Amino acid sequence: MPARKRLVDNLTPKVASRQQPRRVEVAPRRPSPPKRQPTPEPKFVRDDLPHPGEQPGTSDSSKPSPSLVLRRARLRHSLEDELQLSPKRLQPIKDLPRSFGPPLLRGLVESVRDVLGPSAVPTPIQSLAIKHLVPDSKTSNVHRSGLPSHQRWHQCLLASETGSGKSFAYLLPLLHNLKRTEMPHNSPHRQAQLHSHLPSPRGLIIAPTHELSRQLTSFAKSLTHIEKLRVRCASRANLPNTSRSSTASKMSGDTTSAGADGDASAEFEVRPPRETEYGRNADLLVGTPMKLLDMVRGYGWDRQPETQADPSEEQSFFKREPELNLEKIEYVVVDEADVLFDPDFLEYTQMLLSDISEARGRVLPESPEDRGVRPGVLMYPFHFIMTTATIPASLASYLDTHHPNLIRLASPKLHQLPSSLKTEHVGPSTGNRNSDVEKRIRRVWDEDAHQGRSEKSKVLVFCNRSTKVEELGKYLEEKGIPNLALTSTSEARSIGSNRHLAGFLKPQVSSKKQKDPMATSSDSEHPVAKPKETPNVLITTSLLSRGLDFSPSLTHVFMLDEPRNQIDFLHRAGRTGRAGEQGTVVVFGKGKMRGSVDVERTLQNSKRDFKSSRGRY
Ligand SMILES: Nc1ncnc2c1ncn2[C@@H]1O[C@H](COP(=O)(O)OP(=O)(O)OP(=O)(O)O)[C@@H](O)[C@H]1O
Repeated sequence: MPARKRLVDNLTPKVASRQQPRRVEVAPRRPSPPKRQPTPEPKFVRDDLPHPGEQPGTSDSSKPSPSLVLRRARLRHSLEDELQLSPKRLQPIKDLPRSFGPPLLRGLVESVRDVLGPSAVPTPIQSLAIKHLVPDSKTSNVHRSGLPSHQRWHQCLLASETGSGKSFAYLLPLLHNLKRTEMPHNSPHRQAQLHSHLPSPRGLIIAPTHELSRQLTSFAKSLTHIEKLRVRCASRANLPNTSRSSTASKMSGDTTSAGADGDASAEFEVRPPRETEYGRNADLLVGTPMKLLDMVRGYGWDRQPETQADPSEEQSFFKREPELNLEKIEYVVVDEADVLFDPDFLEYTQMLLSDISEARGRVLPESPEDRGVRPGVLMYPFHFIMTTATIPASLASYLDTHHPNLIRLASPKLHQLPSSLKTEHVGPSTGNRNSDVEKRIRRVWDEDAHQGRSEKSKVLVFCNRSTKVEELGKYLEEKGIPNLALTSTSEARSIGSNRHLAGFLKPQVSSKKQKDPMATSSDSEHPVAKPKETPNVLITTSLLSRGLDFSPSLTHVFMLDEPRNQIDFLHRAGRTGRAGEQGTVVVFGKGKMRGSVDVERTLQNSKRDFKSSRGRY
């Protein structure tokens, strides 16, 4: 029996997983969170949606201009709000960059062209981010250092539809700013940082899943071959290949098989493969909030004692020393902000942000500097960027309360399906949905053959429950359709890399990849399995619906169960039709989403919005 209970879902804070036979309470530096209760199936997609008839953006999308907007608008109503522009607050955007170039650093420009192709141009959200987050060369941190917090540190929301390039939209300014303000290599400060006992990154990216953390790490690495920065993922992919000693394994509470339970702790340490001059340090670290909290506070910080007997022994057994220093953090990105500020994650996301603030000398929320500021308003002592493809009511209200002066960079296509997506609704036919799915998959492949494609298209099937994932996986297997059925507890997820998704995720290719002295065995470097070795059907839950960049060969997303709501629908659908590629979304079922959102109407509205906004960029 594994030493630790399995995570209900990797998207669930590990509250549910930390149950061991013998535990010790280790006082966190900050007040303890409420006693953790087992968390039910995560519902980071919420039912707080606009009225089905109120499709976002229809009024504004008919206006010819401006095509892009920078707003400091109040958030009023769930999905609808971001597109309801107040004329007073609307600021037309002029002089947006139309190509990747200065003021971005030359090396970054070269890298982005290398990854995206020489003729790539910024997507709208990238243009906005470059214009507003990349300072011109005259502005420097030196000038800003004397400013009060609210002027010195930016808070920004990047919001645009799925597959529109938000990752590069924040990575380019982030890497540019990190590189531009890097200390000279031979300076004493830099040397001290390189050889410091604890990693002390200057940038942190927080993402809801390990899979997304790893993919973002690989995105960032692909941009740092010329402008060199050390990018690391708080993931076991960074561990040396040698297996951990049994003592270390016991200390962490996980064994080799415990790693298979999907528990975040199995990927805890950030260690380089060798002790180079770069040591254990990183300029930019990527991870989930729970993993990062473990590193900051020391693994085991949140354990509750079961017995009072011999606490010192327990402590040495379960509690580790902190492995991360937050003092140098200047940039924090919260990717998939609507998930990470959803009630399921909020406590841990906030806790991490508070820890960073405290490490930087500012205890939140009642810093002396905050006197006179509206209660609840949070002013962090670092640049704070949030990204999202959907703004549910919970996030809207959170931003209104805590970040009223946030700069919002948003696309008017927010909350719409990508324009390259076709949609289809398959009502019940045989009474057996598994059989309906099988038939539809075969149709996809028949069409491939008809069009002379040598390789079969890949199909991603979303189910609402893990049991359904397993059931459908078995059914298709019996019908001769090999597939990867992946739930939060699947053993395939334990390997500490994204290899289990090889062939499905888009590989990050860089033609000019140089020999990188900081290279690790990250998933980006794992060879992608050949198509014949890889199943063409992936079956999963909402676990993989967020942020992941799937291969263009994944042309179809099936929703076996009707999505819980429009947000769920948009994120699941958005795994195909990315970056202008063609994609098809097929929704199976009776036609009502949970919360009585009508599937047909959602599909129709999504199309209508697409048509009315076509050509606006
Ligand atoms: N300027 C560009 N031109 C062409 N392709 C691009 C450009 N920028 C990004 N891409 C590609 O678009 C794809 C989607 O990018 P990314 O994953 O950042 O989207 P996203 O907006 O974060 O999506 P999601 O909301 O689903 O997380 C990636 O494969 C990326 O390489």
